[in-house]
Amino acid sequence: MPPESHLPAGKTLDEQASHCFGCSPINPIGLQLTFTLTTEAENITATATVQLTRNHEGPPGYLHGGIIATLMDEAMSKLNRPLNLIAMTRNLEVDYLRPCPIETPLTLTAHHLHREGRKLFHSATLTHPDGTVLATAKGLFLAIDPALLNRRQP
Ligand SMILES: CCCCCCCC(=O)SCCNC(=O)CCNC(=O)[C@H](O)C(C)(C)COP(=O)(O)OP(=O)(O)OC[C@H]1O[C@@H](n2cnc3c(N)ncnc32)[C@H](O)[C@@H]1OP(=O)(O)O
Repeated sequence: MPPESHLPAGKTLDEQASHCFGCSPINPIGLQLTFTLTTEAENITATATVQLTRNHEGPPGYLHGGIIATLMDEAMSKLNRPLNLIAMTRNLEVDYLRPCPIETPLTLTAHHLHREGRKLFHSATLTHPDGTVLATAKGLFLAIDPALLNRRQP
């Protein structure tokens, strides 16, 4: 993460992102995901346990595909901070391998793959407790100037 002095006046990054649908603890209709980060040099990983409800249902008993894409996007976005970058999703590709059950503790994991200048390439998986990989994703994130993020706020 850049030093807070690099951020727009008066607001930390966490304050700016305080209503993120994926991870804000105070957004009452958000997913309120909490991640554990591993930030060793060659192994930048974000992991969360995700147990969602009928509020997030698509097919009966299973998660909506858009919610699954959100989970993947959110997990991969968490890798940008340990890379000391503010970055936005430019491209997201999801492979829906098996239906993802609601009311089941699924494991959401994202890995940083490699970087080419501003381009950050990440991957993610959503896994059933029995070990079955339910969905995989690839993401391209582009590092941006933090001031750009601020300009987009109302
Ligand atoms: C607090 C932090 C925020 C947390 C966010 C959580 C994750 C999110 O959900 S973000 C929300 C969803 N994402 C967005 O709204 C982003 C909308 N998009 C944008 O604003 C812009 O496209 C932005 C800022 C990402 C990039 O814009 P810009 O800098 O003009 O990119 P651009 O110059 O077109 O492309 C940059 C490079 O990426 C390359 N590129 C673009 N798309 C692809 C692709 N699909 N595959 C490979 N390369 C690509 C381009 O070729 C270019 O390469 P090079 O620099 O070598 O020529």
